[in-house]
This record gives sequence, structure tokens and C-alpha cells, in this order.
Amino acid sequence: MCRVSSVDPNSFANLDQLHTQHVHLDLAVDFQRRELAGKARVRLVAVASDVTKAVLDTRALHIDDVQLAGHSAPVEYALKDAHPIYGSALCVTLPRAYAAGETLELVVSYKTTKESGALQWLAPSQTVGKQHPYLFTQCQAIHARSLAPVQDSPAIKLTYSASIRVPKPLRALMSALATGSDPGEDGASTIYRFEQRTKMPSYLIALVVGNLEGREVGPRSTVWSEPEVVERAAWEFVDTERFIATGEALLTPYEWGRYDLLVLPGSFPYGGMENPCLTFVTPTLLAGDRSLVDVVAHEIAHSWMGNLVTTRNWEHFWLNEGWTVFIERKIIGRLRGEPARQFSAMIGLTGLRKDIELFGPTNALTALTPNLTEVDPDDAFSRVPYEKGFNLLYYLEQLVGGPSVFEPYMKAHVQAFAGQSITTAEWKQFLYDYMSRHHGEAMVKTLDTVNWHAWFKEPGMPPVTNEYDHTLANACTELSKRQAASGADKGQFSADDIKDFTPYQKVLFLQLLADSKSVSKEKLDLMDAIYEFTHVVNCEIRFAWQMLCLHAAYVPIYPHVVAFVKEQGRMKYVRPLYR
Ligand SMILES: CC/C=C\C/C=C\C[C@@H](O)/C=C/C=C/C=C\[C@@H](O)CCCC(=O)O
Ligand SMILES: [Zn+2]
Repeated sequence: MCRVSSVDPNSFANLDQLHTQHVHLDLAVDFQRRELAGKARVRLVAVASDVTKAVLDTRALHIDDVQLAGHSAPVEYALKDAHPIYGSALCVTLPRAYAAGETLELVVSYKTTKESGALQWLAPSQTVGKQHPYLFTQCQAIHARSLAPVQDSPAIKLTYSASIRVPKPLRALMSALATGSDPGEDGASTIYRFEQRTKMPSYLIALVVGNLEGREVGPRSTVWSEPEVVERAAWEFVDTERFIATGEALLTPYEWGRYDLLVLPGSFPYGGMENPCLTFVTPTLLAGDRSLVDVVAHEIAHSWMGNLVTTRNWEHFWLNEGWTVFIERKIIGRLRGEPARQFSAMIGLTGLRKDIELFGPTNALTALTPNLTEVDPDDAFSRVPYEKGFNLLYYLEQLVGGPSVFEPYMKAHVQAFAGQSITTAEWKQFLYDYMSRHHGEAMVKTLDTVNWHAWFKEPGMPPVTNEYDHTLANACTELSKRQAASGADKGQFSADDIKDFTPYQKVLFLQLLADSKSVSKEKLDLMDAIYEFTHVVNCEIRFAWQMLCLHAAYVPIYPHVVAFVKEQGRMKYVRPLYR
């Protein structure tokens, strides 16, 4: 086994000696064997002197051969024993020592295997159309190494290109610009070509292959999905361009060329994944009323926070997610008003409380910058980096004097770090430098009042509890109190109680009732008769209602819960329902 990198505890690559500049993937997709096979060409530049080996991350890959481009002699390499979390280091002995600034290109012939965790192979029965197989990838956090041999660390920013051969009539899309396609010489396949010209980390490499159709919804946006869903999907995400334009107004021009959306089959495990040029989203966003599109605002915000300015390693993941939630809520505030932003922040704080309860308030993984040595980042995943990170930034915004001071700073932050991968210490140093430069020593003293250690290192809830405006929450609180206090007689209640509620107000109302722990089965019968929650389409409401019913052991909901966990695989819903 190899030593992990000093830059990233979750990678074996020698990141202090070599940096990837470009990866080219030349792969054939075989649905029968459930395998990708072909070559990865990895161009690296030496960043130290006397570099004699190249170490790439792999996991569950079958390596056929390694060559050094331009060298005819065979290259010595070894695939080290598999670490249970981080996979097998591919150690290549270079034929000579490389000096800083010199480049080399490794050409690795390989196949993926059944254990390649980045790949989700779906049988036709698992798709909407039921006719064709489907493949999608999910590389965040450390699964890119099971798709291709790479330096699989967010510390490394690379460009990539690809040629992907897929069986007809399927189409391939990637987190990159599509640059053309050719018929395969076998007459049964198509070769799709892609290029990602903006430097990005390996966890953003993404591939989808399936029966895909697109609808243009904006000047730089197409919504893709299976044909059966594409009209609904295009209707739901028609506001995409407004979100991008608002992000640009808040930060810097959008750098990635296109912003397309892919609506996946139900088993996609996340709400959305910010794959550049092609955000992946769950079909559970298709509420039919455009009410769940804040996930799209979130993924668009990643175009700057995470994709352009990236965490150095997974211990600083809050720099991706806390910032992204902060920008997402700025976008929501701009488009729907400040009360909507405040309401979203309040719901987020409740979510944070729940996750900290679940992990345990002394669990070290609830610190904003946890130690991830020997930890699987997937096991550390929670709302902590999202919501504790947001709460820190919101607190700082208030502390330094509000949006008029903070918003120019956040733009400067993106300008300063675009194209880089940074640590929390670098983030903090820039904050101090910027505030001192623009607002003087008094502001530095203000920043010195922050309990930085508690924010970053202590587990549990944040050291400061932000107060959010309750305007939109009041009606929910009032109705939940009335419902909790009243008996099971219909008398005072009617569908009008919630007719002016937004979907998220309905969610809060249901969560508050669940928290009150005082809802009887008779009360649930009555509420369902009046509000008809059991058959609601909106998945957020459906989930909140099912959780409330399960906590009350309300047996009539059981078949509906079974149906819900069978029709989609979004972990946000599935895991608490199973629990
Ligand atoms: C401290 C934790 C460090 C690293 C974890 C990083 C990645 C973990 C891995 O499990 C991947 C996460 C991907 C998330 C993608 C999208 C989320 O924003 C979805 C949130 C839940 C949802 O809305 O469904
Ligand atoms: Zn995110």
C-alpha cells in the first residue's frame, strides 16, 4: 500500500510532485458486460525537481497496460493492494527523473469492473421508457478513480476531452461541451466527442448514456431527459436563464459556455450534481409547479463556488457547499424577495439541527472542517458543510455591515481564486486582507471578535445562532399549533387553511407538527381528508407528510411509503424513510 498525499488525506497521488494538466478518455460503453473499456491519456507536469514516479488513484479498475507517450520501451508499473476506502494506487516508475516544468503523458489501457462505484448501470426496466439501458456516473467525492485512473483530488484542476463509443440509438453526454459525433465503423455504434476547456477537479467528470432527447429552454441551456419526460422537464426548468443571469450579476460572467440540465431516472441519489455544462438532477424536482427549482439555483451557484473556486481537499468541503448555499439564497432573495431567502435559511437551520442530532452533537464529523484521515467522505456527508457554512457566511455578512460590504467582497473572492483550489486558511486570509484593504483596521478588529476556532473545529451547532425573519413562517407555526392543540373534530379546519401556503410553507407546517410529537392517528385521518397530503405530487410535501405519519405509526401511510421508496432513490428521502 502507498502513503496518502500530504495535500489530500483521501488520495494516494503524489500531488506535491506532479499536477495533471489534461485527461483524454477514449472509451467504449458495453452494456452487455456493464463495462467501459479503452484508454486514458493523462498529461502531467512536474512541480518539483527529480520526479521519478507517477502515482494515480484507481479503484476497482482492471489495468491492462501503461505506456509513456513518445517512449517505445515498456514502462514499469504496479497496482498496489487495495485500500478499503481509497482504492489501489497505480505507481508508475518513470524511465528518468523529470525536472520542474517538464511534462509527460501516461497512456493507461484499462477496463472498469462491476465494483466501479462511479458507474450506475440501469436495466431498461429501471428507466422511464423501459426500452433501453442507461448509464450514469457520480464521481463526487472520490469515485472518479473508479471511472478512470486519475489524480483524484480536488487539489488538481484539469481540462479534459473524450471520445465515447455508444451503441445505437443511444446518446452520450458529458460534463463538457459536445464537439461532434461520427458513426462507428461497425455500423452499430456512434462515437461522441467532448471537450471541457475550463480547468476543473476530477470529481466533476461525468458521463451519461441513454435514450436522451433535449429541449432548448434558454440561450445557453438545453434540458435533456428520456423522451417520455422531456416536455415536463423543459416546462419545469424554464427559468434557468434567470438564475444564471442573477448569478452573473452577483459574481462574475458565467465561464462554462453552456448550462444544460439532465433529468435522470428515479434512482439518481441526489437532488442535483453540479457537473459543469450539464447539471444532473433528480426527477423528484418535477413537481409540475416549478416550486422545487431552488435546487437548480443551487447547482448554478456551484458554477462559481466549487467548480471555479474549489476546496483543496474534502476537509474544506464547506468552501464549496456553504458558499453555494449562500449564493443560492442570494439568487432566491433577488428573484423572490428577502422573506423567501430568510425562510429558506430558517428551514436550513432546522435541517442542520436534525443532522447534528443524528450524528450526535459531539461527533467530530459535525465540525465545519473535520479531519478526514482514514474516513470515507461519503460517510462524512451531511448538511453540516452546507448549513453551518451558510450560517458562518450569513453571520459574517451581518458583522461586517451587511450586503453593501459583503457582496463586493464575495465577487472579489471569486475573482481572486477562480481556477484555484483553496483551503479554509487561504479563504480566511483573503477575507482579512480584503476587509483591511477596503474598510481599514477597525474592520480587522471586528473580524477578530469571531470565534474562529469554535466555527471550524468544534462539533455541534454553530457558536452563534443567527436570527431569521419569521414572516413566512408565522402562518405555518400558527396553524401547526392550532392543529396540535385541537381534537380530532373537523370543526374549525378547512382546505382554505393552506391554500395560500407555498409548498415549502406546507413542509414547515408538517415538520412543526412532527416536532410537536402530539399528533394522533385520528388527527392524521382528519388532516388527510381536508388537505389531501397522501396523494400530493410535490415530493418535498409528500416526504414531510410521510415522515409525520411514520412517526405517529399511522398504518394507512405504509403502502404509500413503500411506493415512494420504490419509485425514486434520492437519499434525502429514502434514508430517513427507511430509518
Ligand atoms: C465533510 C464532508 C466531506 C466531503 C463530502 C463530499 C462529498 C460526499 C458525497 O457523498 C457526495 C455528495 C454529493 C452531493 C450532491 C448534491 C447534494 O447537494 C445533494 C443534497 C441532498 C439532496 O438535495 O438530495
Ligand atoms: Zn451543492
